[in-house]
Amino acid sequence: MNRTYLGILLAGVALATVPWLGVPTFYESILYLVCHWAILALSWNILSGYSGYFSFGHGAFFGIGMYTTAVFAGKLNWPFLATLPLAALLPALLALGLGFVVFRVRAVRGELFALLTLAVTFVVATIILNTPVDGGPGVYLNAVDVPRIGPTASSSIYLMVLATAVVTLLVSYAVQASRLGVGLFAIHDDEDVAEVMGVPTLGYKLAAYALSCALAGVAGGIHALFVSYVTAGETFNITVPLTVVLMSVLGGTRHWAGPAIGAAAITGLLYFFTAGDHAVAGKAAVGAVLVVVILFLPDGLLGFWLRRRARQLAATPIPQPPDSAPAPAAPPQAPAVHTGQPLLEVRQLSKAFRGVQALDRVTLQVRQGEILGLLGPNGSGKSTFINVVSGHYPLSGGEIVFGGQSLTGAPPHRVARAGIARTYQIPRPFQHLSVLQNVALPAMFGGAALDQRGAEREAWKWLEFTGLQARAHALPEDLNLHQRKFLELARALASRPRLVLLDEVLSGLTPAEIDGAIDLIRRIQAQGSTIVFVEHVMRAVMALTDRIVVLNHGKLIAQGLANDVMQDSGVVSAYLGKPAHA
Ligand SMILES: Nc1ncnc2c1ncn2[C@@H]1O[C@H](COP(=O)(O)OP(=O)(O)OP(=O)(O)O)[C@@H](O)[C@H]1O
Repeated sequence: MNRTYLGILLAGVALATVPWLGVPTFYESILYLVCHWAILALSWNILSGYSGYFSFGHGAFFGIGMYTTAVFAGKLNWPFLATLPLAALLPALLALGLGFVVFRVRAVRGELFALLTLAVTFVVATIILNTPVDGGPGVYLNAVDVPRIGPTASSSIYLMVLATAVVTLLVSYAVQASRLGVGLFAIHDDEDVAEVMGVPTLGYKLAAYALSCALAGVAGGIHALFVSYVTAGETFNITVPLTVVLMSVLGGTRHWAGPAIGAAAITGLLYFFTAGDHAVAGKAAVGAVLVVVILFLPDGLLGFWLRRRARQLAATPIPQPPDSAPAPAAPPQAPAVHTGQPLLEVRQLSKAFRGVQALDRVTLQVRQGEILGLLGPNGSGKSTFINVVSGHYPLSGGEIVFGGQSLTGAPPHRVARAGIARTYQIPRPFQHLSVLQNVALPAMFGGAALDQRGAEREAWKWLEFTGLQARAHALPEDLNLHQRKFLELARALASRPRLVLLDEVLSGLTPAEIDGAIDLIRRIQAQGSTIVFVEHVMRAVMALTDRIVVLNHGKLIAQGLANDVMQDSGVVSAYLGKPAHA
């Protein structure tokens, strides 16, 4: 069994002995609160910390869990344990419904999402307060039988919350270590790029949200029994989301255990001061600690430690990649095939932005194994072409057929899965992921669809291919422009695409770097890839391309063999100024 799972379970078993140790119940209450807040903070972190969708609505889901148990156990006399699955299910269903609407709207990210979730809390509170669910006086649970798990009723409640905290920690770790976690961290850094690299972002966000809210609901159900009297005012106040956010930030949102550490630290501190009758001083102390952490450790306690470890790793010499045979000189793909068969066909492709026709009924083919140059003056629609074909922008009209399969209107992650990869004109690496992780991600989610270990092995090969292996553990911010451009290439290639869309990979490079890049692109073609090459550097275009297509004002104005197109009078007047030669 994985050592982390084992460690969590053993810690849980050790803490489960507390009721039999004869310690004062005072300690049991502290431990109850630590576990309670740890569940809330850890569950919040699964969506908000990992994916960056900061929610201020966690209290709503916790409250729904509380009221589910309060109503079913307190009013309808269900056995307490039977209410817990419902206390998980109802918040999860609300999260799925809400997320299904909200997560599809690109504009609702960042602070708008935070505000919207806060508003949900008030809506839920108003409904509960003004319907028979509560109706105003609150709900009592005094008569509810506490399941006899421990020696006393309070220890039984403690054992239930402890078990839930252990499960939440296990889930938090499992999510971080899984594909879901990798995808969520990519969403955190750049959701659009994550989707283009094959991460099914909507599904992942929904899964994280539902999981997060279900766990909060269970915490609510147990807490209803703990407090034994539930009121809307106490349940839905802003303290819950604020405390949860602060605990997570203090512990570190990028580590599966961070929020639990934050919960233990803040609960312990508050209890310490409350026990000494200095509750206000306790709150001030917590505030002071948070100010210090935000100023000096903005990534939280465990985030600080993670960053230090990453820096140390980046500074150590690179060993042979784990479990991999010596990396081959050329990557393992099919040999070059110039069959001349169309691999990508776009017909009447159009894209309109407000007031701008960026692509105007463009029809062209990209043939298997070729390098097709896509040229045109600034603003002629080249990047838009790449954005539309990769699914980054929805098209306004026309058809896209790839390998005989229609990709018209397909979401970007499906386009990636089908075998199309792209680079960005301005590199868009995932800033918090190492170079190695940046390259492994498309190997997992793109056309290659490898498992995590396989993706890492694949990433090492492409890092060697692009000469970046010595920077494998560096963060993208530590790379120069040339290296960032090659990182874009490595990411595109790691998904083993059938078609690579290169968007001005040479811009900003020195002449020597351009020569290196030309050589690299030749090698990419030589091992079987088909390439669409958008570029303004004419010597590279003439050295590399088999055929050329020229756009102007979104319209295709010429296509054919490179030398012929370069002599075309329309191309000369619209783009070149004078004829170009090979
Ligand atoms: N997201 C957008 N919103 C509005 N207009 C856009 C958007 N993206 C591109 N455009 C417009 O579409 C047209 C084509 O832009 P595009 O970036 O595709 O040109 P390009 O040929 O790639 O130019 P360059 O060589 O400068 O990169 C331009 O008029 C541009 O302003």
